[in-house]
This record gives sequence, C-alpha cells and structure tokens, in this order.
Amino acid sequence: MATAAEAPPSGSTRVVPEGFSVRTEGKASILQSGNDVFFNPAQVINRDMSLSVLKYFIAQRELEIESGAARKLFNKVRNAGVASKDAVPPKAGEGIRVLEGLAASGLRAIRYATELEGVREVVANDLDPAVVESMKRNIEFNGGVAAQKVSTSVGDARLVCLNNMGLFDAVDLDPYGSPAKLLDSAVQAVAEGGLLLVTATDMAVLCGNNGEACYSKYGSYPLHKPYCHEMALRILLASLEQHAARYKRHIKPVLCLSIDFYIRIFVRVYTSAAEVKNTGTRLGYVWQSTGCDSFYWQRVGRRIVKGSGGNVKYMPGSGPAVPQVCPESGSGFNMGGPYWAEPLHDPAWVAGLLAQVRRDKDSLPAFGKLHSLLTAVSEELEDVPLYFSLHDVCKTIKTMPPRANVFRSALVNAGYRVSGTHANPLGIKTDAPWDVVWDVMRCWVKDHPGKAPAAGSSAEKILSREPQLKADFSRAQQAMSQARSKGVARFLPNPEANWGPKPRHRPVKQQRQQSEEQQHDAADQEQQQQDDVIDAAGGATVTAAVEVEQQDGRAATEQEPAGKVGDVGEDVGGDPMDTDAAAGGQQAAEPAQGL
Ligand SMILES: C[S@@+](CC[C@H](N)C(=O)[O-])C[C@H]1O[C@@H](n2cnc3c(N)ncnc32)[C@H](O)[C@@H]1O
Repeated sequence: MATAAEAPPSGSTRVVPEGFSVRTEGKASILQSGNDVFFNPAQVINRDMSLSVLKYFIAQRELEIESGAARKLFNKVRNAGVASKDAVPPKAGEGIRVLEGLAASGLRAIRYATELEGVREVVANDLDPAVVESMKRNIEFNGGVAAQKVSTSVGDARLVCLNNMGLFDAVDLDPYGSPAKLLDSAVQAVAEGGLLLVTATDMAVLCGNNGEACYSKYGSYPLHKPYCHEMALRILLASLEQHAARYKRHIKPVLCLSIDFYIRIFVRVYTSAAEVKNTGTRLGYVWQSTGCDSFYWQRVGRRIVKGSGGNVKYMPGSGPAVPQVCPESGSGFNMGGPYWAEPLHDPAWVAGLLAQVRRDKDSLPAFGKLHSLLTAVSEELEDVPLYFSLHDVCKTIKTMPPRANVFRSALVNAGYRVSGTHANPLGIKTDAPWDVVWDVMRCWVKDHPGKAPAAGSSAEKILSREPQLKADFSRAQQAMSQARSKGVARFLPNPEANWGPKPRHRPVKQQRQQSEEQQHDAADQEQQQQDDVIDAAGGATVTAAVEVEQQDGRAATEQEPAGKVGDVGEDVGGDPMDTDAAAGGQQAAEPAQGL
C-alpha cells in the first residue's frame, strides 16, 4: 500500500526540521520524530474511508441545499423550538465546518482541508497541549490550504462540542479505545442533517468479553458469538441513538463498518420530536440459544397503527419472543442488547460511494481495501441483522461442512434470501428462520452421515428431529456473490505483518502513573486471554471437523485463520471445503477469480 514516504514530496521547498522525518498520506505530510506513535498504516483505511464518506456527504448536502430540502428541514426544527439557538441554515457553496475532536498529529484534519472541495473550516482539537504543538507544526509545514482552513484548539472534545451545539456539519471522533464518553456531547454538536463519524477500538468490550464493562459504557449487553463484530456496530449505534433521543434527535446510519481491529460508523443526525417516539422500535434484544447457534430478535418497543384513521400508539415490546427452552437444542437463552435493529447502511450511499471511490482510485492510498469493503457491504442483505458462521453451525452438530455456496443454494431453493457480510468472510446472512437452517443441515447430515452424536448433546437433540423440508442443494444463482463471480475482491489480505492497533499515546504526566483506565484495559486483556484459552480448548471440535474431511479424501489445506486483532477468541476457522473461507477474519485474500 502506498501510504507513506520518508522524505518531503518531490518538488517541495519545505524545510524538514532536524531530527524529523516526513510521512506523506494523500496530500498531507506530517513531521515525525523517533518516538511518535500516531502514524499507524492500518489507520490509513480509516482516514481514506472517512475522506470518501465526507466527500460524498458534502455533495449530498449541496444537493439538499439546492433543492430546498435542507432549508425546509431547518425551518421545521426551528419552528418546533428544538434547534440550537445559534444554528443557521446552510447556504449553497458555503462549504462545511468540520470538528476533528481528537486530532493528534492533525493528519486527518489536514487531509480533509486539502483533499476535499467544499470544506470551509476544520477545527482540529486535542486534549494534550504537546500534541497540539506538533499539530501546529504540521499545519505550518503543509502551508497553503491547510494553513488557511485548519484551526487548532486545545481542550476536551466534549467541551468543544457543548460550546458549539448544532454548529458543525460534521464531527469526527477517533479515540484510542472507547468513544462512549464522547457520544452525548458529539450528538449535540452536529448540525441538522449533519454527519457524525465515530471510531471505536475497544473491541474486547464490544464483542462480549466483559459484558458488564460493555453495559456500563454503552448500556448494552454484548454476546460473545460469531456475529460479534456486527453486534459491536449495533451496540455503538444503539448507544448513540439513545443519547440523541435525549435531545429530541435521532440517527440515520449511512455506512457502518467493521474494519480489521476497530469499528467505524457514519451516521446522519436529525431533530424530530415525532421520530424520537420510534427510538424503542428501532432497538432490539437478541435471544441467543445457549445450546446452539440459533438466535431470535425482539424489539424493545412497538409502534401500533390502529384503524383506518391511522392512529399511532406506542407500546413496550411484548414477549418473551422465545419459549422457555430453545426449540432446537432444548437449552436456555441469554438475552443480549439492546442493539440497533435497523439497517446499518444506506444502499444509495453505498452505491454512490463505490462509484466515487472508483473515480478517486489514484488519490486514495488504501483504494484496494476501500473498494473490497464497499463491495462486500453492497452485497449484504440490509434488512437482516446479524449473521451466523456455517462453520460454527457444523461444529454444533459435529459434521463436515458443506461448501458455503451449496448451503446457501439450499436456502435460496427453499425460497429465502442469503448474503455474506463484510464483517466476517465466513458469515452468512439470511431471512430463513432457524428451523429451516437446521432442516437444511439435517438433510445434509442424512446424505453425509458421520459419527453418532453424544447422548444428550445439542447435536443429538437437533439431529433427532425429522426435517420438515426436503433441502435442494442444487446450485442457485442468487446464492452466489455477484462480485465474486466477476472476480471482484470482497476481502483483502493485510499488507504487512503486525497489522493492528499501536500503543496508546499518553501525555507525559499520565505515562508515569498508570491510570485507572489502563488498569481497566489490562483487566480486559487478561480476561480476553483467559477466554482465548477456553476457546482454544473448545476449538478441538474445529479440528475434528477438519479431520472428518481429510478422512473423506478431500484435502483440508486451509490453516485455522486468526480472528481479527481485538477478537475475543472468536472461532472463525476456515471452511475447508470453500475457497471463500480461506479468508480468515479479514486477514486472508479472496481468490481473484470467482467460481
Ligand atoms: C487515536 S488519536 C487520534 C488520531 C487522529 N484522529 C488521526 O487520524 O491521526 C487519539 C487522540 O485523542 C486525544 N484525546 C483523548 N481524549 C481526548 C478528549 N477527551 N478530548 C480531546 N482529545 C482527546 C489524545 O491526546 C490523542 O492525541
């Protein structure tokens, strides 16, 4: 990946101060001294994606201003008395105002200012005065547009937000770890219809390693399951929506991504007292069977439209949505959530972004990864929250996995929709109910019998039932990824070793004294390692599945791939019978050619 150069861009007359080297990304250059921790090549994707989404947002906003839609929205909110008193309607061609709340070296802010047309000002803020000094040096070093448009500020991002309620068209939060404490103020600082861009890297917490830590930070219980990366997105969105609701605001996600070792969400923020009544209906709990892979949704609230007059009534969700015991495995349930239960992406944005990114190929250092991510996103079933891993389903019933496309075809042939997910190369999204999924597997096991399951096991309970459906495993075109058929990659390998988070930057004072937060992180990590050991012990069943295939005479060539960095022992073993599954986590390559 062409991310960085060690010298000033050719033709530059800028003088590099002694003791510094230069990193260039896009049109921005930053000065680095030996111990700088801010540049992490893995984050180039984050910045490239953010730049692309912001560019697309600027174009959309301009269209909304020209059509009068933005003005109408603003007037509505002002007339309802819920707009910030200082807010003014956006004007065509005026350009947007961006807050980068945690700007560190200023690299991102400088890129926004220099690479995007339609940016009026970027406020680059950081809590650490020493960091802001280096930021100023970088802005000066870049000169020109960067110096004109990027202003610096020292302070807590929360205070900057609260002092600028409704005044930033876009607010970017890119912390080390959790953004949880910043959400409440950020959601107030965004202008009507503005864009909020948020990173979270506390994946151990969000993916279910420490349910109680996640609940205290985000107000949601995570579930430690294969869908944990999408669930992490839905937890962050649910938290944001609930913060927004306190100010009569609500969110509309346009793109929400699980990337490598972090998540990044892009949402628009609107004010509407009427819409806020729907907050409970947009969130849901998930009942996860403790004996098998089955999970079921239940909305937190209900919206009931009564009679021909269309009277609307809001009610709490009725439930539980599941019986006392899991109908498949006879076990109990865990309840996770509340999670965001609505779509993660706006399909029009995804299509528009893909086209824009292709046009901008030459100016995006991380183009390949961006394109593959957006391609995978474009194929996701937007109305099906969460996914399962076929490999895990087969592990539950101790059977040799079918090829993913064979399994997916059976669901399509039974009348259901199916897709992959950008969050996990082995993940399968479908609107087929769980009894259908298990029936397909029961039919598969009948055709491919293995060792009898242990008495009393979940596998025995699931397989003892006669399938109600006669699965048809013949190839169905809709079961195939179109991108894959055309040889367009959806998952790319990491470009270099040690791809992952860098050590957290600490102000000097804090570096000397381990903070409470660090101790908390250490406890998180320790817990994660313990869980990994437990998972590794349970992982024997994966090996067993691979061995079955080897006995079957078909080579099991794929290694058990590692999950993403920050995983919590998620067992995403490659599907040995499917080349798709050679991609473990998002770390392995998809074959260039489709089937
Ligand atoms: C991950 S770095 C930001 C990287 C940057 N966004 C980029 O793309 O290069 C996080 C920064 O947040 C700053 N920070 C942490 N808490 C903050 C707060 N409450 N307000 C403002 N800055 C904060 C730290 O000093 C650190 O420089």
